[in-house]
Amino acid sequence: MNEAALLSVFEAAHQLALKHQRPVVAVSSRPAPNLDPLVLYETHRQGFFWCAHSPGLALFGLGCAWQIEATGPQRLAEVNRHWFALCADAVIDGAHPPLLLGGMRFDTQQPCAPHWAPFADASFHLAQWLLSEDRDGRWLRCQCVVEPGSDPAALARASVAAHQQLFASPRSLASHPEVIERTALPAPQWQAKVANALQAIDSGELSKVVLARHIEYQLDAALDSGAVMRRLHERRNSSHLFALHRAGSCFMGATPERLLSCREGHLSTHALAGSARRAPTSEEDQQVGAGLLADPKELHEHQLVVQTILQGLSGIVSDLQAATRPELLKLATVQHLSSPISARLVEGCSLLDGIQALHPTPAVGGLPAATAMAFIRRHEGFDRGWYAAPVGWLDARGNGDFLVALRSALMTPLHCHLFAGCGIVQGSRPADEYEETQIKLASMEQALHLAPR
Ligand SMILES: C=C(O[C@@H]1C=C(C(=O)O)C=C[C@H]1O)C(=O)O
Repeated sequence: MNEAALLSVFEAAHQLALKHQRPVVAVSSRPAPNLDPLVLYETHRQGFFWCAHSPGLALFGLGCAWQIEATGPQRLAEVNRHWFALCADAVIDGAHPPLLLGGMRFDTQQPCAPHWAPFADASFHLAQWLLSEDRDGRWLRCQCVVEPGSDPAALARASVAAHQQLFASPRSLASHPEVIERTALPAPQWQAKVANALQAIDSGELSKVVLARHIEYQLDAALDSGAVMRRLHERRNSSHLFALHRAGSCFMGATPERLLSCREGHLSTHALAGSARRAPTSEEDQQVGAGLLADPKELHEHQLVVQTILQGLSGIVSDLQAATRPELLKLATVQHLSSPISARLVEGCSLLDGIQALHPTPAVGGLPAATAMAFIRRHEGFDRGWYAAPVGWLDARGNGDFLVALRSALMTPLHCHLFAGCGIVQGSRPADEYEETQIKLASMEQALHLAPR
């Protein structure tokens, strides 16, 4: 990247910042055919990594040029306001607009556990350097926020210095960590929680609630998040990958679930609920899949999610369409029922309005939503943090993509936390639900290479 070219973009942004007396985003993009987002993430093990399909996009973001954090249940509206105010006069050199990356807590009313402390209610970063790879190739963006009091020349110098960092060689990590201790609620106690949920369902208080498990590993050394991501990438099947770093901790996952994506006002999502194992032979696997497609309990659980997504979006979209019957989404260890849904955003509404309307869907919360959230808070017994919450990106044109952060792990320097849950409806059997969480945990456990001593 050429310092003089960056300087002219930053100076143009500075003029606007002075004129309007507010911060202005500047972005400059160049082709970068020789850079690979996954290789850069493996090298740096920092920032933000993303690899989603349909539409296919990989991202790697390093450095933070601007941070937007917000708290409380209206956090998304606040992020939306802040982001579009910042982008109102954006100076864009090249074809790529500024792009914001981040995520949020599942439930702002649940007290925050110490290991989740670096992960705010909502936290988004404008990466200083952002590499993207899609069907238009690989592009490197330099993103910066210029304030009325900024010195554009100093900003250009700092950006070029940070650019050198992108090409730094990998830091070596200690050999493979060993597990000192594994802590998890024993199966009978977790199954008692499911029985409790079934009672609440029988009494008519709830029609569905998603209960999750939390497994904590204490380690003798830090995990190499780059190597874990490489392994997730090798076996990703139909999953989307993400990793976000905050203050020495990393939240990463390989999730099958997209919450909502927006391209030029066109929204796409899917209802994902109803699960079965993968079988070892293709014949048996087809039978398991056919059984899932015909199972009344699984179809009921699935239909509740379809209906709730349609209702949630109805106030902010037109042309709302859902598949008439679910299809199978096959992952490495588990298969799900999935129903694609599409719509058009109405004028004046944004992707984050859609996220606000949908989260938490009954695929991760329950029904009625508020009662299910209260049930989870009271009975689940741990802080979900960012697990099962939206993570994703949003650009200055209103395009973006958010996933539901499932099949995920939080890695702190000497601990690793894993999460997996399943929907409880009438007819659910506690032992089967426990088994379902085991197969959902398996892909992350395999990628982490965590074996007890
Ligand atoms: C809650 C999780 O998964 C969700 C629950 C599912 C179910 O109950 O069948 C299926 C997919 C996800 O919507 C998880 O993976 O932790």
